[in-house]
Amino acid sequence: MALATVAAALLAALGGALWLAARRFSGPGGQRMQGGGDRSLMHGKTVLITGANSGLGRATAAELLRLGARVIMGCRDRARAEEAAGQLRQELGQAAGQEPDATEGQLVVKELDLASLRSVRAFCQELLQEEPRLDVLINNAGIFQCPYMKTEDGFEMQFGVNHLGHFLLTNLLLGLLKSSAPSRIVVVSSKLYKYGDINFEDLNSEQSYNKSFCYSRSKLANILFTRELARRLEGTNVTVNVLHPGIVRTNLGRHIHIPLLARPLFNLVSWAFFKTPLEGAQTSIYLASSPEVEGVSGRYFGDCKEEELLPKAMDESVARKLWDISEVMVGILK
Ligand SMILES: NC(=O)c1ccc[n+]([C@@H]2O[C@H](COP(=O)([O-])OP(=O)(O)OC[C@H]3O[C@@H](n4cnc5c(N)ncnc54)[C@H](O)[C@@H]3O)[C@@H](O)[C@H]2O)c1
Repeated sequence: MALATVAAALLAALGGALWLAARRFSGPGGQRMQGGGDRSLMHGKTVLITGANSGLGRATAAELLRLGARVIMGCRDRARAEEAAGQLRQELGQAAGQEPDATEGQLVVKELDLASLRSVRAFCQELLQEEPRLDVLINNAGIFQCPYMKTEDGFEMQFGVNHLGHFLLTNLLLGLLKSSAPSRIVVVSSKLYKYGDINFEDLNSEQSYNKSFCYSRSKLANILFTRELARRLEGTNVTVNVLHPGIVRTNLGRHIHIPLLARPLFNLVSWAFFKTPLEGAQTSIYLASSPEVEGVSGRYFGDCKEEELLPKAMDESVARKLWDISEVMVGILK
């Protein structure tokens, strides 16, 4: 009897694993932007990607390089970024049948810590001195559900990195983006924005801290920022759109504790159901490069298609107020 139960359990587990494997290999995994892609689509274009050394940012960089773009990786950790850049050059060189050195100038690493306004300013100053043009800015870097921490300037970490750091970065690079127009800004948000609110009375979460709420709030801020910026950029030929990538197998969950015994199950589930970084990066790549979205601005996308937003993400008065307060917080109030 006991033997029969064990055998049944094993059979069920095996069946489950096979079903998951079948799903993984035939599953949707997110719409691919292109099969093969036009290798000259991004030729002559310079793209800046924040957090380009891992996960979605790295996959986005790899694909845009393949499409001919020159990519600047804005990364917090220079050593990790150089390591990722070395691998990307290797992959690019192999794909083009060249030595990695031949692709040296196509990929540039620059230090950028979005948790430090000083670092963002220094990064932009150097970039503005060195780069004659910027065709695409991809605000991709992010931090997810970390314990309560503050940035160098005293902001709650998730709001500080995901929203304020990118807010300052974008504002300081707007002149270059305008002079390079037609140009594009792509903002990576998350569907979890739905669970956030912009609580203006406690943006630094000093009264209470809930890591899930603060992540969602920062991702709602990304959307409100995009919509307000699109309004301000009307008539400039600079577009800005925001996206959610789906659930993707990356390092984003580094602050989430999964009990040791539950890890194999988590790994199996994520392997079966989560997108790969390349699948997850498709909407970023699409918004950065596709002729289909030329001139489209202020919209929200998932799986390379426009999606509807909840009313709270379209509230113009909240978006304006957030913009005004963000200007004061990062010190660019004119
Ligand atoms: N993975 C998912 O399921 C998922 C879902 C929805 C949204 N997103 C969003 O996608 C984006 C990319 O995340 P990912 O999943 O590739 O995770 P990831 O952790 O692999 O990549 C995040 C990148 O951001 C960088 N970063 C973090 N703090 C930084 C700082 N202070 N300064 C500069 N760079 C910093 C990291 O170094 C890393 O390169 C994030 O904005 C995230 O919120 C991811």
